[in-house]
Amino acid sequence: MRHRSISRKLLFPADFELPPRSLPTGNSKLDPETIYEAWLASRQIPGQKNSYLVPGAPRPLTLENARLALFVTRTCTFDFLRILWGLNPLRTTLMMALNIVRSLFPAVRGYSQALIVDELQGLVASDSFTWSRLAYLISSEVFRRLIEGCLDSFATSNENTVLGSARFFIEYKQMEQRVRLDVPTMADPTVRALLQESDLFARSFGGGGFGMLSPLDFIHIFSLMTEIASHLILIVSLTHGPFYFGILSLSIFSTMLPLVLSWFSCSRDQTESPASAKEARASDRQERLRNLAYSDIHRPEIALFGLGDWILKSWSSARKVVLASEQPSYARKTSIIDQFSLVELVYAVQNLPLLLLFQSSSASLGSLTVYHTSIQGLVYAFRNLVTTTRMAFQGIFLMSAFTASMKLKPVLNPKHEDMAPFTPVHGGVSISAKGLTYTYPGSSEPALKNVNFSLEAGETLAIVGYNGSGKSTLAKILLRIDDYDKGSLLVNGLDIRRYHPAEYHSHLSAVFQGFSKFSTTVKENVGLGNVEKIGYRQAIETAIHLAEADTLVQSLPNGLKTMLETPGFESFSYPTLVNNDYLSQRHGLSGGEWQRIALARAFMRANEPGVDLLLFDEPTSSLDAHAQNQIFETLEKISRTPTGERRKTIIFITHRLSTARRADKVAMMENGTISEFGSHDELIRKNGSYASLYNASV
Ligand SMILES: Nc1ncnc2c1ncn2[C@@H]1O[C@H](COP(=O)(O)OP(=O)(O)OP(=O)(O)O)[C@@H](O)[C@H]1O
Repeated sequence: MRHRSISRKLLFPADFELPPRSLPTGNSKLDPETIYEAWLASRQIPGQKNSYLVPGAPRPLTLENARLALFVTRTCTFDFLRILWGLNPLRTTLMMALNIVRSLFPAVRGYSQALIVDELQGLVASDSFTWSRLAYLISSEVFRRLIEGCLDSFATSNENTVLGSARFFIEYKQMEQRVRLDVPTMADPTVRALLQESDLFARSFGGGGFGMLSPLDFIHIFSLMTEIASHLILIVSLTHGPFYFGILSLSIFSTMLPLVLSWFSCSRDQTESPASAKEARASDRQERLRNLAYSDIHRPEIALFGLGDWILKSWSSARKVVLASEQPSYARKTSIIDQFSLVELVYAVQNLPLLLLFQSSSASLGSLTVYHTSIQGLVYAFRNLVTTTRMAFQGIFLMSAFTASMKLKPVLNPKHEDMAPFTPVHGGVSISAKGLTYTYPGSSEPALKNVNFSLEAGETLAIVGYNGSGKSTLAKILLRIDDYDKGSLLVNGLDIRRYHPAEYHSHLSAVFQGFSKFSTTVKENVGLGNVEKIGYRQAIETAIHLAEADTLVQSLPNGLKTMLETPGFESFSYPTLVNNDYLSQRHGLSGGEWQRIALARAFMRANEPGVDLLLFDEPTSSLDAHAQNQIFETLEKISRTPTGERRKTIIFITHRLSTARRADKVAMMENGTISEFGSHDELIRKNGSYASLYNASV
């Protein structure tokens, strides 16, 4: 695919290193070595150690940040623009050329209008006026406007096409990276901030969302400079000699004055606005509260606990802090009278050179018109240039976030030289855990402490224990969804860290405690367990049958095609022009019914020959006793060959201890560790924690 091959060159360089999680100490703010370091340094709040701007906050215009912007520009901007150019070379070149041509329009417009004014002046001043000449000038002006209009609309549609392909490319890369990154990588707050800014960068392609600059507007900076040059040429051609030179200097001074004034007010504003930690906290809080108010998943509890007023009150106080910080400094510090007199002063100074020029006898009305329009055009173009450059300044840091995020490597991926292929062993997978310890990021207490156990290939293990004892955490580590901090974990005799997670995952199937409820059809909810077979009705029906969900699916209004209703964010939506009522009508399911769908999804893959480990976290917690027994019978059946030989290892977590006795081994978990390990009978004989839990449950 074209996008892929082009992007690999720049965005996934050979070393593909995971950036450091925090900035090394020292002068790295001024001497970043990587784009990631430059991005992180630009977020540092001046004068506040280890405090960072919230994602998306504008960077203050400081000397350090200007140097960082320069570093980013040098390191990746031109490569980045070259990649975008590579997506659509002809149209991008055309876009650049048209932008330059368009930048000449205002000067040509002024000149053409001046010719007409001169002709009209001739009409007023003398009798020898020729109507044909005026008609010629007016028709060429109409023609010029026509050409201008056509070029404008062509340039706009061409630019939209270029932006469209650039946007697709960026969004594609974002999506690609999002689906690659694993749970531990995403748990890092700095990584999340990086991805948030990278998202803003992608959105900026959609016409400057959040007031951000599209990176292709770097071209606009160039065309604005051309426009300024064309105005200057016209102005200079009208002003010769020392007298005119004085007028010209005054013109340039008066042009620059408002910009200098606004620049000062803006830089003062910028150094003040985003910096305070209080504002950063308020901004974060208002976003959280907004999400709380918008989210369907929290709606029942908001109603139940009457949280509406509290949310509104808390949001409005945080929002007020943010809005106050966003106010431009002149609005906070300068009175209306000050602003009014400033504007008046600027206009007065701008009119001065015009009056002086008018005094000179040689100036025609037309040249005065050109002069006046060019001066105004110059002011306008300068203003645009300043705004565009300031936006580009922010855009550069968002681009650095995008480029740095593309270099993120999933934490769980092994180094190339350490990677080992998954070698299947007869009967399932063997597992040996020694001293496994794990603490969740941000937690002070470890969730797993010194976990030891081993399991032969083809054995069945039941993990039981009290709430919060670490069962699901251990499951996530065994499934290589999460990593551990200390200890060792061997699967088929090899360190689990040496397997590529994607390859390892292809040899197992699982049901998670908090399984996903996708807002799509039953068919897809089940088929997603084995996407290669999502189009095979037979495979889906078999999985549904194994999960004891046939009756449920038959009872649904559109069978497999029934759209399921889910609260939450994991929704798929397939926009369609065809108004299929059954697609828009969604059907809710009970907790137990959803569990059957999740089991069917796991069975889509569990039955495959290459799948050696099945790990089910509380698979039957919401099922009735009959269905629960059926599910365990099915598990037993698919874990054996027709001749009764074991072929898959099964681990299940359960609070129903009657099911635990089905397993070959039982692991009793307490306070993050396995306190007892053995067969059901052994543990009952031991008369320890498992025995008392078992006796209490039967
Ligand atoms: N994402 C997380 N971040 C921080 N701490 C977590 C996270 N998930 C779980 N924990 C903590 O880790 C500990 C173990 O949780 P875990 O979910 O593994 O327990 P469990 O034995 O499966 O509990 P239950 O029987 O209620 O499902 C608990 O103290 C829990 O609060």
